[in-house]
Amino acid sequence: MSDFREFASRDALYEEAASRIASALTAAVSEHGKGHAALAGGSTPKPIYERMGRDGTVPWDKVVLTLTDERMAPPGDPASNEAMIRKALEGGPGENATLVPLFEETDGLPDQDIILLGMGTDGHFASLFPGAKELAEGLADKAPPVLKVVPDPLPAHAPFPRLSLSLPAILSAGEIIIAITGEEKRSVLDRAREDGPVEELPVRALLRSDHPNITFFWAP
Ligand SMILES: O=C1O[C@H](COP(=O)(O)O)[C@@H](O)[C@H](O)[C@H]1O
Repeated sequence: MSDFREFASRDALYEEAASRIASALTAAVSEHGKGHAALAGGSTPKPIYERMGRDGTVPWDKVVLTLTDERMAPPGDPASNEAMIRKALEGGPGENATLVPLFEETDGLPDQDIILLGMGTDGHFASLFPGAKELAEGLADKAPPVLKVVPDPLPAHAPFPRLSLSLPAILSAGEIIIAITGEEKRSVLDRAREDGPVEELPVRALLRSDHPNITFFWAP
């Protein structure tokens, strides 16, 4: 059963999400020598990564980051989720983390200590899009950790096929946060709480999961 936290401002949400990721990574390094996090792309989480990357208490040289999903955009294209994360971490202690491109994780994804997800206004998370023919495979218990997904239709702002973590890969993380902002996405989330198929609003798979540590963060 997922938890829900409502923040008074986006800044408060960004601060708390950054601090939760930093704490999870720091604890993981002290427990087993390395910390792993998979991070969402898109526009919502950049301020989280900027705050997180400025935290000098995290042993960043022992942290391995990857992505929850990636747009298969040409090199240098601003739509690249990896490029966004690199830029957000630039210039702070967080740039000492190792950032592994998702296309290098297709053979074996290490267990993640924490995963930060976003959600689209169509209810997708990572790149598990409603309407994509690969959606059922990505949600299945026996899904590969990383799969190719072709959104159908391709979103106008980032019209590329994707690589995405599958639902079981996401649910194998120690902690999961879904960061959501704005009234439009709040109403999507409220609708997703109603009965209905996961294929219509894939985020229902997270809302209905029995993962012990999954929290939706929302701010207006
Ligand atoms: O395309 C994507 O969309 C979602 C949501 O992005 P946002 O711009 O609305 O915050 C994101 O979580 C995902 O990683 C990204 O590839």
